[in-house]
Amino acid sequence: MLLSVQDLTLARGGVPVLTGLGFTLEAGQALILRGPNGAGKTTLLRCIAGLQSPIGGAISGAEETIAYAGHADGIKAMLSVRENLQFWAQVFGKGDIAAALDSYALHPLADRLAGTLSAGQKRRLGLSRLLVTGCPIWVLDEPTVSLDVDAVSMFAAAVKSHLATGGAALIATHIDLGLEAEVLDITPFRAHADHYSGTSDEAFL
Ligand SMILES: Nc1ncnc2c1ncn2[C@@H]1O[C@H](COP(=O)(O)OP(=O)(O)OP(=O)(O)O)[C@@H](O)[C@H]1O
Repeated sequence: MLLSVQDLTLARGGVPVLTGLGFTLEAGQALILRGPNGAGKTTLLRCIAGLQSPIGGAISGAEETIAYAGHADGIKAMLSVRENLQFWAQVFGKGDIAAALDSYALHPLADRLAGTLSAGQKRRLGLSRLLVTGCPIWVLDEPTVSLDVDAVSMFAAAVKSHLATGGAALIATHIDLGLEAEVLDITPFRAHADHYSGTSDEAFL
């Protein structure tokens, strides 16, 4: 088992969002998170990525094993596409960025400043980052936003290849990615918010 989540209770901005949530993630497994807008998918993924703490329950296996791609692309505008990947490869101690460029058809854009890319191209670069981390668990929040049909296929292929080599993925998405994946609907775990503090307790909104 790569990741285990037990009896988790989460809040956002002081408001309870989810309670009693548990699941496991095995090597080779993709788990798709579903739930309506505001259900708490992003809150859960942020928690697993270590950006905020749960108010109850336990997460184990997440420490150094997670690569997180949230709503922001996480790219550096003043570096080229190649330099962005080289930067992340160095951070994670990996050398080879060719496979990442290949997977998202980024070779023709390799020398472009990332800040000059289109939204979908930026998203492709942001997702290609996952491939140079070497992290076994990918935690992805709406990864296909801005992607065209071909790019969604590139993403699905990258996930399949990651799973085939013993990785795992936890993905919040509203679309069908064509993956053989289990679905976890978090709706039954919604907490009843009976108070609102009116303030946010987060360092990073
Ligand atoms: N920074 C914040 N401060 C206070 N409340 C927040 C904050 N961000 C989100 N919330 C609230 O927390 C709840 C869960 O939001 P979250 O973003 O986790 O939902 P989601 O399932 O990812 O939604 P979506 O499908 O719209 O992306 C919502 O009620 C939302 O309004």
